[in-house]
Amino acid sequence: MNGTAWRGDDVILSGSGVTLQYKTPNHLVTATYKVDFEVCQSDRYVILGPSGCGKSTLLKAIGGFLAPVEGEIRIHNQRVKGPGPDRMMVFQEFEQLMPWKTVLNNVLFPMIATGKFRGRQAEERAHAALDKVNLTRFSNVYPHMLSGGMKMRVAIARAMALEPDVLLMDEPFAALDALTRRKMQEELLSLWEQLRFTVLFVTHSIEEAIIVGSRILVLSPHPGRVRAELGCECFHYGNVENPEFGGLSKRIHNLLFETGQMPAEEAHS
Ligand SMILES: Nc1ncnc2c1ncn2[C@@H]1O[C@H](COP(=O)(O)OP(=O)(O)OP(=O)(O)O)[C@@H](O)[C@H]1O
Repeated sequence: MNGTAWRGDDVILSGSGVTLQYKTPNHLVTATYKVDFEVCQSDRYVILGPSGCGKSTLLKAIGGFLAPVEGEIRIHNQRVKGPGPDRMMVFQEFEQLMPWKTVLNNVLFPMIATGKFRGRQAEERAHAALDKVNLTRFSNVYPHMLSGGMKMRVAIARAMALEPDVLLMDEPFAALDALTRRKMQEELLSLWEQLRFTVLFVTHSIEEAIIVGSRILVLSPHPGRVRAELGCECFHYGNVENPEFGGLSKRIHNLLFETGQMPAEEAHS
């Protein structure tokens, strides 16, 4: 794969030759085609590509909700066969938070529902997770009383309390206005500075990918194939105006939209 070095033991999640398809009564839709990726501990790994290139489908497969028709996905070298608490999904606008439950009960819920932690141990973990995201004072309030950034922190605390190996975020900021989106990106990055979790982040915004990511997997238009994997650790809001930022952005733009040969796999019956 373009730009990807083999990184040995450090890799916690990987995909090799991952082809994903949907079968509908009349169509066979190839969403991704032979995609390779390697995610290491504490990566902020971004999957970037235009609408319809299969980003969400790839995340679903990593989550274990869809099996590849070709290739495989591995976590800690074990083949992914279904969903598990080692991969926690954080949804768009944090809609997994239940409005009728307090912040504390929202964080407790997946621990109890999965049976991974119970009783006093679950409560201690929930309090510790809320403390890590600086929300202890808000344990007993309801989600509607929180700002967007605070909701994100609850959603992350909720996922982190289960000690997942990877957080999966599918365009979490896509529906937000530009200013709020920027605040949320900064909040996510400052939380990452503190906790160093491993996150897989899907977006179709080049700027967001460069700012949020440490590495970017660039996918072609439908069906998604790997165009490149690029490092972008040194970029942040402080250097958006720098020529290097503009240069990387232009390079990614060219990679996304250059014409390449697409597979003839797409079958229509
Ligand atoms: N349930 C489904 N049944 C059939 N085809 C589907 C289904 N879900 C997605 N697809 C198709 O698979 C392809 C990839 O879709 P996917 O949602 O993964 O793309 P995406 O890159 O996440 O797009 P967006 O950025 O618009 O969310 C598209 O052609 C889409 O129409």
